[in-house]
Amino acid sequence: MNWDDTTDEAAAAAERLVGSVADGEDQAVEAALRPKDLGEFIGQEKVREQLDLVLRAARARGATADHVLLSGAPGLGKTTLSMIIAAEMGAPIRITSGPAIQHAGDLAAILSSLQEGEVLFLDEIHRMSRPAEEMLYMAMEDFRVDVIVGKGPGATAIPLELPPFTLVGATTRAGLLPPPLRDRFGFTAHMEFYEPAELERVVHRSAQLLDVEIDPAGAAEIAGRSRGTPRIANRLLRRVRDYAQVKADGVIDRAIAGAALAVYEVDDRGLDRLDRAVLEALLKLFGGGPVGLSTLAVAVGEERETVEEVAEPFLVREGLLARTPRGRVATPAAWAHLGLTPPPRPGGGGKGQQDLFGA
Ligand SMILES: Nc1ncnc2c1ncn2[C@@H]1O[C@H](COP(=O)(O)OP(=O)(O)OP(=O)(O)O)[C@@H](O)[C@H]1O
Ligand SMILES: [Mg+2]
Repeated sequence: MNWDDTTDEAAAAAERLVGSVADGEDQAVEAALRPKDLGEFIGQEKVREQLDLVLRAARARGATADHVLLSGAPGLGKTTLSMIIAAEMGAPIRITSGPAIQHAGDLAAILSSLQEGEVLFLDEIHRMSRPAEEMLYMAMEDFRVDVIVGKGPGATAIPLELPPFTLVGATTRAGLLPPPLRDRFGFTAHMEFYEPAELERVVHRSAQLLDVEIDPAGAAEIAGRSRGTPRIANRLLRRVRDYAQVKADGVIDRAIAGAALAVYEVDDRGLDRLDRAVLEALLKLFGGGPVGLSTLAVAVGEERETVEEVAEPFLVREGLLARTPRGRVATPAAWAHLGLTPPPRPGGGGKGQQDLFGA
């Protein structure tokens, strides 16, 4: 997978209403919607409980908190949690990201300017360069870096002591981190997708901050279409608010939320036009599969990568589509979701797609 932000898939992902990556508008409003302390942070019970213990214990000892690794899909609250860690420790926070640190020298400059107890938030930590990563190992473990001065045979390493600090690393792909780096974190938090009831609370909270009136059924309607992701819930809320202002009296209820999201082609399960196009092609043109990815992509008029990286992950997670060695296959839930009837089981117990699911 290519994580370069300029790829077509990234562009396709960024312009979707149900995309999980932050767009410009998200960035502009997210600061205002971020919970400020652990008590305000909704859901992620286990992570909150564990992190609360780690931070309380460090505070009681008057020590700097252990390094924390946050892993989870985009929009689940990693950046938010890093800021909460700093706030709970009463410490300043410095924010940077893996792609911004290409040379070990860039990292040395940041590390050597940290204050004691400061939180260094390193977003997309899996995208750091190799030399920087190696410098980070020593900094995390011994609070020391070796700064190399000069080049070639005359180069010398000058050791530099660092004040104790807390590194908070964030990654969407914990599996991509080299084990020596992963092992140097005292605590790893795996962020899960949110339950609809939790997203309802996110929607209510954001509505209050944005001064929007919404009733419980309206919040449930938005939460159910938000793909387990607070960022998407907040984005859908803003679009529904627009609709409520223009077409109604500004108050959001179930009917308004449903009508607004129908305009934006986000269905009751959070699938958008592209997701549905992929499912529809799979069901209507290929009888539910198996069909190869390339064929499926041509049928929906999209790039192979767009189908694979933008549409499929959510369809797979929702149990609507399966990737099998013989190709993409629709599940019984996919037929049900689009209100279609699966073709009859082939006579003689052939290898029809229903057999894959024991239907
Ligand atoms: N637990 C939560 N409770 C309330 N709001 C939340 C929670 N988690 C995230 N949010 C909201 O979702 C938005 C996105 O969260 P955040 O920027 O922290 O995600 P992220 O995991 O850092 O995403 P990325 O991987 O794209 O950097 C924030 O503006 C915040 O308001
Ligand atoms: Mg973030």
